[in-house]
Amino acid sequence: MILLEARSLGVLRGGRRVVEGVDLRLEEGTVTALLGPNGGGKSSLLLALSGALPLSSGEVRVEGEGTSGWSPRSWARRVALCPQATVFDAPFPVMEAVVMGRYALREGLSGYDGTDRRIAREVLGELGLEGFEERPVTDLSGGEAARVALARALVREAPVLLLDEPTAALDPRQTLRVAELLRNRAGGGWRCWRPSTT
Ligand SMILES: Nc1ncnc2c1ncn2[C@@H]1O[C@H](COP(=O)(O)OP(=O)(O)OP(=O)(O)O)[C@@H](O)[C@H]1O
Repeated sequence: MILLEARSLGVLRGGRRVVEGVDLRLEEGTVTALLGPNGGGKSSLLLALSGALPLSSGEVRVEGEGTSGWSPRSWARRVALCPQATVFDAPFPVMEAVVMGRYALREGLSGYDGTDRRIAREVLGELGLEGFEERPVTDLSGGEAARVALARALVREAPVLLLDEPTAALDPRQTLRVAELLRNRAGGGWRCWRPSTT
């Protein structure tokens, strides 16, 4: 099944066309790597594929459905993005920062419940962050903060997970841990995709 499809996608930033004519299909059960040079438009493409940047042309379909007019909540329920080099600037405890990843799944004004916190604890454990729950996110190392940002995307349990350089700040052991975790979650193989426009 095709989870996410982009057709003739274009994105403008600062009035400049930084993504142009991109066609892309992400299949269920696969991890796809996106390669390209610095400034080639990879982050811009991921932002557009998660609804965070407007398209200047083309369309994005998720699970076969057109996304035009989707609310932020609709996007968040279907596509979870872990942005590049997330910097935390408010001293929330790690548990709160991670559980916030499930905000879009809440109904009405309900708060986070035991299930949200159990899922957050499980993901923190998978990322080797047991015992970090009460630590302020502003007091973490770069690699620890990167894993907290990844945890926040993972707890969303969205069908599509978009990760922008999720292991750039990680040591080799943690990099392997994350690679293994992603492969297990997808339950399938790796693909490498290089857009023809970069
Ligand atoms: N907020 C912005 N306003 C204007 N231009 C931007 C903005 N962010 C990025 N750009 C420009 O858009 C182009 C693509 O940037 P983008 O961050 O998508 O590239 P990238 O492939 O992710 O790069 P890197 O590998 O260095 O992370 C670059 O030329 C960049 O200077």
